[in-house]
Order: sequence, then C-alpha cells, then structure tokens
Amino acid sequence: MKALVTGISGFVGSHMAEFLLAKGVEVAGTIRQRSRMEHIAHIEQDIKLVECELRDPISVEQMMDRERPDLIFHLAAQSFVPTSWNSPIDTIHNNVAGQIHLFEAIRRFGLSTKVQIACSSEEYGQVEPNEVPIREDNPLRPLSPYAVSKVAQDYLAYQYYKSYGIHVVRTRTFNHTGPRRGENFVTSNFAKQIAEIEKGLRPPVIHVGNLQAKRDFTDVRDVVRGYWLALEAGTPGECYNIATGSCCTIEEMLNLLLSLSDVKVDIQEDPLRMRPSDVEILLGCSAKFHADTGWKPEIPFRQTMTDLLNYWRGKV
Ligand SMILES: C[C@H]1O[C@H](OP(=O)(O)OP(=O)(O)OC[C@H]2O[C@@H](n3cnc4c(=O)[nH]c(N)nc43)[C@H](O)[C@@H]2O)[C@@H](O)[C@@H](O)C1=O
Repeated sequence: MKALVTGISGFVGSHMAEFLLAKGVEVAGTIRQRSRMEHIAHIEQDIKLVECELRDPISVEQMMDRERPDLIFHLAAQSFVPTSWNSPIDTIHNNVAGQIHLFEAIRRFGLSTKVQIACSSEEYGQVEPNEVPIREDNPLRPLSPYAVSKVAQDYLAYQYYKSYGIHVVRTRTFNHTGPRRGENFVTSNFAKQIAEIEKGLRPPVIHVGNLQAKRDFTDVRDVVRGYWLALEAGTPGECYNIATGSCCTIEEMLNLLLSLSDVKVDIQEDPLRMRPSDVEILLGCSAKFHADTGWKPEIPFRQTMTDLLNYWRGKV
C-alpha cells in the first residue's frame, strides 16, 4: 500500500507521514523547492520526497504517472486565514488549482486512488447560535477568501465523485494544533511568546488579537488518525466533521497556556491581529464521522497544549 501526502513537510503533513510509517505504509510526499524540511528531517530516510508544484498541471501529471499511489492525503494548502485577505487570488489559485490537477491526473491515468480532501470548519463561517454544535448539513456561509477556497475544494471533490466516480472523502476539520504548529496560528503564537518570555527573550507582554472567538481544538495526532480512518471506512463522496464537540474562547486557551507556566504577563491587544471578519464560533458535531469510522478524539486539550508549549521551549 502506497500513500502520497501532499504538503508532507508541513505541520499536518509531517504528522500524517509519521502515522503512516507507524502503520507500515509506503510513504511518498510532495515538496516544493522552497519547502522547509525541519518537520520531516527525522523521517527523511524513511519516505520518498517528490518535488512537485501542484499549481502546475504538467508537474502534477508527471508526478502522478511516476507514483500512482493507492491513497492520497491532500493536505497541501495556503492555510492561514489572514494571508487570504492580503492575496485572495493566490489562496484561491493555490488551493483550488492544485486539487483539480490531482483529480485530472487520476482521471487521465485511470487510477483507483482513494483521496482524502482536507476541507475546513471555516467553510461554515457565519454560524447562528442555534446551529451549534455544527453538523455537516449546516449552510456554508464562508467569511474569508480562505474559507471560499475550501468550499470550492469541498464541492469540487463532491463533483468529481459524482461525475467520474473518483473515491473522495471530504474531511471538514475544525481547529487543530500540537507540536510543529506554525507560529502564525494562535495556539502556537501564544505558546511561543510564553516560551520566549520564560527565557527572558522578550518583555512579559503577550500580544493578542480577538480573544472572544470560540474554537473547537483537536490534537493534530487525533486528526491524522481521522484522515486515515476516513479513507479506510468513510463513504466515498461524503463529507465529515472532525471535531471534539467542545470549544473554548481564545482567552480561555491563553489562560490554560499561562497556567502551564510560571510567568506573570500583561495582555496587550494588537490591532494588526484583528480580522476584517472573524468567525465567532466554530463548535463541531462529529457524530456522523464517529458512526461511520469509529473515530473519536483521544488526546485531552491540556495535554496538547502542554506538548505545544514544550515544543516551543525546545526551540526558542
Ligand atoms: C479550521 C481552521 O483553523 C485555522 O484557522 P483560524 O481559526 O483562523 O486559526 P488561527 O489560529 O489563526 O485563529 C484562531 C482564532 O484566534 C483568534 N486570534 C486571537 N488572537 C490571535 C493572534 O494573535 N493570532 C492569530 N493567528 N489568531 C488570533 C483569531 O481571530 C481566530 O478567531 C486554520 O488551521 C485554518 O486553516 C482552518 O482551516
């Protein structure tokens, strides 16, 4: 069994590769020339790295002709919401074109590859108070170009399943974090600031954005197990929420991180960290995914945040 992980050098990609290796699966992964390799340096000997620009149909076609994987975990994406406001077309192009090129290559070579598509809770966007916990049949009201790009990925996957019978499973993952999370994302950003304050590398002031947003955080290691189960037991064409079913405000998440440290800090709001429109609450119901695959989260949030803080303590 051979799996291809797009974006293997990224946060989720690196955890996905570790999970697959532990299962004894042959792992290949796409990287770009400018990809940073630090997250996969420890497994580089065990995986096959393939240089591939997903925006380029020729590059994707050549790669797929050579690799012909049984499974694809399509994780490569521009995934930071604020970046999508700065360069909307870049996010749309990157996230949508790459996926179309993969699907077209599967069609061209007549492959029976099973494909997991990393969709997002951001697709739900504006959620009304009576709509939580959010189920898969909730209306999609995306609030950022990133969210729109994920809606497009989601529906393109559905369409390629319906039109051509490609085995796709769409996972709508709610926020996820853990070691190696990029420092722009809120959990990592705050953990890194705390680790730097602990080492005296910065004054004891934590810079924050909107602390009132509510998010449902799953550990990345639970998420990649979910992606595997999605292809093992998920129904082709379906979409599934991956979430814990409980949420906290960003302020509560910050307080949890601070409770894991001895530092005393001031909190300072940074206007640059505010968004043109922020999704107020993302709290997911993953009953459908549990019913079809047996998945449920195993790692408690406190453990995830402890591991994340320790990750940054080891880096700064
Ligand atoms: C499911 C979804 O999950 C992620 O998207 P995100 O929710 O935008 O993630 P984030 O960590 O950037 O923000 C979470 C919340 O935290 C608030 N917030 C407060 N203060 C800061 C702050 O200082 N930095 C950041 N980044 N956010 C802050 C911010 O306004 C927002 O309400 C991606 O994986 C995405 O790819 C994805 O699909």
